[in-house]
Order: sequence, then C-alpha cells, then structure tokens
Amino acid sequence: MSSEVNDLEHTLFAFIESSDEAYALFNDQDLLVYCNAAFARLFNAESDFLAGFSFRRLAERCYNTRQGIHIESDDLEGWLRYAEELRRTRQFRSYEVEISGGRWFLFSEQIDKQGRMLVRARDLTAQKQLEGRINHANQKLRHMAMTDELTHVANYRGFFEAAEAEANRCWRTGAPMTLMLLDMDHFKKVNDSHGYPVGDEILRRIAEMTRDALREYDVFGRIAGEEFAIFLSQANDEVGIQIAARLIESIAAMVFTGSADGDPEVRVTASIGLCIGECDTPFEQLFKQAEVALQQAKDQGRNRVEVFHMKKD
Ligand SMILES: Nc1nc2c(ncn2[C@@H]2O[C@H](COP(=O)(O)OP(=O)(O)OP(=O)(O)O)[C@@H](O)[C@H]2O)c(=O)[nH]1
Repeated sequence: MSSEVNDLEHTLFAFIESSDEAYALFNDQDLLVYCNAAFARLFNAESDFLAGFSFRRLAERCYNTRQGIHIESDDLEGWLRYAEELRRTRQFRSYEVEISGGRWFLFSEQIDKQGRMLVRARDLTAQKQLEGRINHANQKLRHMAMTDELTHVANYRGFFEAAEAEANRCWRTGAPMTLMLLDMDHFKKVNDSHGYPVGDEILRRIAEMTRDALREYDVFGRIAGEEFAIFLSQANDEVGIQIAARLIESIAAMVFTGSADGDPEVRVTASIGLCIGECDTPFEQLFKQAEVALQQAKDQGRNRVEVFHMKKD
C-alpha cells in the first residue's frame, strides 16, 4: 500500500514538475518552499533560485527587474501594503495578474489548515486577447448602430440616447435645455432638379458645418432623411436662439455644386423649430413642442426659426 502511495506521489509530482500550469507552495511563514519550472519561468528564474523567497522579496524582485508580476505603481511599498492586506484573507481566492511581456495569468491561492499555501497560475493570454478583440468589435458595432452612414453624425438612435442622457444631467444640475429640429426646405425640389447624389452631398456638408458650429458637449444628429436635431444643455434662451439664427444664415449662405447637366450652383435653406425647456421638462414634451415650432416655421414661409418657451408660470 505504502509503495502504491509513493508511486502515486511520484507520478503526481512528475506531472506537476512538467506541467505548463505554474505551481508554487509557500509555508506558513509565507516563504516559497517549492515551485515547478512553469512558475519559475513566470519570474524568469530557475526553480532552485526562488526557494526561500518571501512574497515580499518576490514582489521586490519583480519591481526591480521588471520581470514577473507587472507592478504598475510607482509606489512599491503602497502596492505591497495593498497586496499583503488581501493575501491570506481567504482560504481560497483567485485573481488575474499581468506578467511582463503583456501576458495574463489567472492566479489562485489555496490555504490549508497548517497555513501552507498552494499557488497555481494558468495562462489567460489567448483568452484575454480574444476578449479584447470581441470588446473592440462590439464597440465598433455599437458605434455603427448609432452613426448615420451618409453624414457620419449620430443617427436617430444615437441622438436620442445621447440627448436623453444629457437631459438627465440637466435635471440633476438644474440647467435649462434647448432642443432644435432643423429641417431642409423644399428638399424634394433639390433632389428632383439635381439628383440624389447632389442632395446627399448637401446633407453631408450641412451636417459637417453644423457639427463644427456646435460646442463639444452639444448633441447633434440626423434623425430623418433631411431633418437634423440639436440638443443644447446649459444654454440660456438667448444663446439657443442665436445659435439657431446663425445656423439658418450659414446654410442660406452655402453654395453647392449642382449636377453636370443642370445649374452649376445650388443654394438651399432650412427651417428650425426650437423649444426651450426647464431642467425638469420631460424630453418627449420638449420634442413635441419643437415639432410644433418647426411646423410654424414652415407655415410662415420657411428659412426661419420659431421658438416655443416652456416657462412655468
Ligand atoms: N438626397 C437625399 N434626399 C433625401 C434623403 N432622405 C430624404 N431625402 C429627401 O428629402 C425630401 C423630403 O421631402 P418632403 O418631406 O416632401 O419635404 P421638403 O420637400 O423638404 O419640403 P418641406 O420640408 O415642406 O420644406 C424627399 O424628396 C426625400 O427623398 C437622403 O438621404 N438623401
């Protein structure tokens, strides 16, 4: 029986010695008493060399040689205090560690009743790289789902998501908010006279000009074919109206190249419906009233701004 156990121990030990997974055993004084070759390789050392190392000495070596555990902090003592506070707090714990050279390992620590600790580390690098690629692809997809293909500004979904977030911020900070709906005038005629590619180019350039005219934290998007929306936070009534008037003027002053067989120059105008709300105006209400104001701007001859104030009495 005892020779069988011996055999088994030898076999297990041989497996551990040659395993690609890293193993180390620390005694109850937290001194390394054994590690296999895979563990030593993590620290760019030989197994025998690491014998007798404390966790602290191991970390200091990593910090000084820039090999092994990647210690990002400039303050080694602070890092050690934090790591030592966590160490040996639970019978079992696992955590991810970056190893020099950009590799990632899942470390686990298991403590027995005598206070000895078995440390195991498994290479996670391939998994991490895959996760990184998936995250990147997800971000790209999300960006595409929120972006208008023609103008590269936010689309309907992107605009409403960002504007509602900004409206919530106004609600928290008590700032006023302004919503503008900008709709091109008689755009059907432009398409009919010059063709869709010219119409597309006009929409592209108007989106570009408008985006450049706004502040970084204003929200702007193309919410329908020839309709744009702008959400201004922290803009008082005067500022909102000034921005709208300036946009109308700028659009009317733009000159576009017509189709090869038609007028060489194309000029367009736009109408804006603007609604100025209080910090607690529901976003849907702001939108509805901006639509009403836009219709009024159209009814009153286009190329103009109409304003609706949602002031409380
Ligand atoms: N070139 C181009 N035209 C578009 C696009 N999306 C919508 N349009 C056109 O925009 C025009 C909108 O027409 P209407 O809704 O009748 O409005 P309008 O002619 O602009 O007239 P008012 O809005 O009343 O001033 C239609 O001819 C659409 O085909 C687009 O992506 N590119």
